[in-house]
Amino acid sequence: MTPVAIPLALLDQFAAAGFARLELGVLQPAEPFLDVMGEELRQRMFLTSDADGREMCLRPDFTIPAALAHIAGGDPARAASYAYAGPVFRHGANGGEVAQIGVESFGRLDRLAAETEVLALAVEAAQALGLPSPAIRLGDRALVDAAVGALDAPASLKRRLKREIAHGGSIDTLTTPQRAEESGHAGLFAALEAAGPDAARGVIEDVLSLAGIAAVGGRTPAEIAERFIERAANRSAAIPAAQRQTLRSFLAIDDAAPAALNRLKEILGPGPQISVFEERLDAFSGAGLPVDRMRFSSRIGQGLDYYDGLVFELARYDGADPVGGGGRYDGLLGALGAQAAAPGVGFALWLDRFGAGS
Ligand SMILES: N[C@@H](Cc1c[nH]c[nH+]1)C(=O)O
Repeated sequence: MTPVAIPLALLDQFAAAGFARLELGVLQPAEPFLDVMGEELRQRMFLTSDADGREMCLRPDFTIPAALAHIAGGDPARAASYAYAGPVFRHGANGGEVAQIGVESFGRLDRLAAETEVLALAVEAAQALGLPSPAIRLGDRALVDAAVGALDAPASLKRRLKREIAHGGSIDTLTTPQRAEESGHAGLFAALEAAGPDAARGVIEDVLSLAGIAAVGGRTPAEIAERFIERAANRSAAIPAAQRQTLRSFLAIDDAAPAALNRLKEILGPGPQISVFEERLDAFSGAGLPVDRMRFSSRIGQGLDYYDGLVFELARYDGADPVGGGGRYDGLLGALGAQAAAPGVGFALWLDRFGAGS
């Protein structure tokens, strides 16, 4: 593949907006990515090991190394903004190597203002790269959490539902009590359920170890055991039909942002997350962003587990593949081991998706 030139003028523009350039290594310890990116990207990582046997990877993303550099640089709760550009590596994407340019902003407690500035900067960057009026699609992981959180269901099922939604999967198999694929293994699941989580975990880990299995599809034996136990618990969980319908209606929202706000109010009723969403649209339009032309979709997720609030995508036109995206990740620094939590929001554009004819 032909390397894409880094648009240095754009990095200067980011620097002028307060986002200092960060140089990050291509080769990174794999563990933080395995921990917080989510399964979909985990399976697309280029993994290797160093001389001491430590698992390493070619960075599949800049957000995590930027967060680690921020943590290493001092009090994680301090406000700091960074910009970066260069290749990231994911199996299946353009031969495995794709150039990104992006920014991350950590520690800003004026959340709406930070989100607005980051989205505005993403739009300006797309314009500088040749898209005068990119289509903008919004989502909100906090709304998904609220919709799933309201269900009468075990916590493990809620976790799986959130994961499935974030990765664009179907919720039908999960919300239907007896999964077809599992009816053939009813005895095994009943035994695991009866044994209780600790004994079940021990048995599964022992079986895998006896079979000499250290990891399958990027999952460790402990994670595999966790999945089995969740499945056993979820087998008998029945979400009331009315709640299932509410979740379906919520997930079906894909509309112009102002109309979507009305649908959200109808379906989920008033709540803090809806207010945040409403205030966000006001802040966007106050900054001159074209809210009437933005779409909201409950299901936009980009396959990254660390997002926990606003998510957005930019595209050449409505319905086209995204040329970039970003979102809020208030839990990321904590998940990476920072002593203090701090909010964060950022975006990255895929440079190979801009340019003549693309
Ligand atoms: N790292 C994300 C983009 C992003 C940057 N900041 C927040 N999100 C990606 O590769 O898709």
